[in-house]
Amino acid sequence: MLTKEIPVAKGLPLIGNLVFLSKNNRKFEQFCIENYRKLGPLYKACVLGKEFKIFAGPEANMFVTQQGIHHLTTREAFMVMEKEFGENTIMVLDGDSHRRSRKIVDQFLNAAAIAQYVNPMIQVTLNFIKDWQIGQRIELFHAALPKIILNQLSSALLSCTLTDDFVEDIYICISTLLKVTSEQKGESALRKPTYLKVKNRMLTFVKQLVDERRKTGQVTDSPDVVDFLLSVKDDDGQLLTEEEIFSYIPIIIAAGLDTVAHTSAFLIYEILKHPEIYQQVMAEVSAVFDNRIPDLEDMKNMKVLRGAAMETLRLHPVVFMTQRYVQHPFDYQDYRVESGQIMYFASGVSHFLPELFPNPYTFDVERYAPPREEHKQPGAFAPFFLGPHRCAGARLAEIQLMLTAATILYTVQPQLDPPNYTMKTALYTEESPTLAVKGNFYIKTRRKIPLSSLA
Ligand code: HEM
Repeated sequence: MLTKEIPVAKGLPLIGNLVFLSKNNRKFEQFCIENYRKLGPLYKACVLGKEFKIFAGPEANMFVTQQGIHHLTTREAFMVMEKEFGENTIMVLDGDSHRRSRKIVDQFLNAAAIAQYVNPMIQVTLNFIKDWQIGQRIELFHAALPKIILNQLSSALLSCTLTDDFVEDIYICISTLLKVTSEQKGESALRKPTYLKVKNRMLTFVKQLVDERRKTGQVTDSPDVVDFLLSVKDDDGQLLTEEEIFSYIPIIIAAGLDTVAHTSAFLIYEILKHPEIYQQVMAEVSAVFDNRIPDLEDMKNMKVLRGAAMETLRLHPVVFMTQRYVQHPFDYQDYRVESGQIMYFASGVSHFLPELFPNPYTFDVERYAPPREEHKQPGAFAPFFLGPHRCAGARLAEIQLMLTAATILYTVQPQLDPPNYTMKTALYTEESPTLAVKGNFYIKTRRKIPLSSLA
């Protein structure tokens, strides 16, 4: 018989576990990890009288993978996205319509497609680096990387260049949507002139891009995502509707921008902070770059860099928690979880458990290679979440992280500036949708490989 009450995390009178919503620090992650230890995978937090149910650790990750599809939905959890960007947005689809949408997305995010993106993405990165001078201080986190990643995505997937002010537009748009979704902001944020202006600019850009392409037809040697969306037919032989085409383009840019840009900054920081790993990565990267621009196979063979990227995704999960709607009730251990409520899945908790990742706060790039393969333990590694909505761009993201770090490290051999810099990170800052650096993150360039030698 399921009689047990779901335990409640200890908190202060009235404010309860206000840390749950606290900004500008990572106490929130610590809160989730500590309560997982004390109370088990399923517990409640309480903030100003409002209750939040949290499901954490490998148990929660396994539940999402194995049973989520029978009990959980995203539509009600991300209702705001649906209201703002339409009912075809992949994140709010469930069941058959979601499977259909994933089939479409997977065609431009599969391994063959990614192989085509590697060279243009490296070229975009080199194009940014070409203006950097030897000895120059470069702010990577806020200034350089978001622009580089935005243009990697727009250039390789959409064959267009976006102006730098799009970075700010997209950050405002996603931050507002995520904060309204997680109730950190009220729905009135969606009626603020700044938000409405950036949303309209994004939608206008998408419409112009698609209209223009209808007129010109394919503009590159091989079809890009826009060409694909204009020509793909579903199982019934139907072309996509205008609304469906429009729904895919913003999500590619929005889902891939801050996530990849921020994780790339964490990756470069971790490599520069660990001299022995830096030496190994440089040896691996130089072995290819000294001769040619790497392709997908070359990137996959960079084992130390790959280990560093995985370790960065584990230690700095930009999406530590997400939410789902309980559509059908379920039993977990001695507890019953009723339908009709939102649940928070703290998928990143497992990354910090020593029983899964020994010395969890140590940056250890060898965890992922045989025989250890710690990430393969059930429910252990979830930077891209799990289940049917697991990040559709995960494969691309891993390659983007590697190629961005490899190109910057090889070309300008940077050092941290100041050399003893220690990065501090914060969740839920005003301007950032995901885990962000507090203050600035500078590197200083130490050399410059002539771009002609990389042609
Ligand atoms: C380090 C980089 C990235 C991280 C950590 C990341 C993380 C995530 C996570 C956690 C989700 C699931 C959210 C949820 O269901 O609540 C997600 C979904 C998604 N991501 Fe990523 N992402 C990254 C990069 C990318 C890139 C580069 C793209 C595409 C260009 C992308 C496209 C998507 C899409 C389309 C979804 C929705 C999938 C669905 O609902 O079926 N992501 N991502």
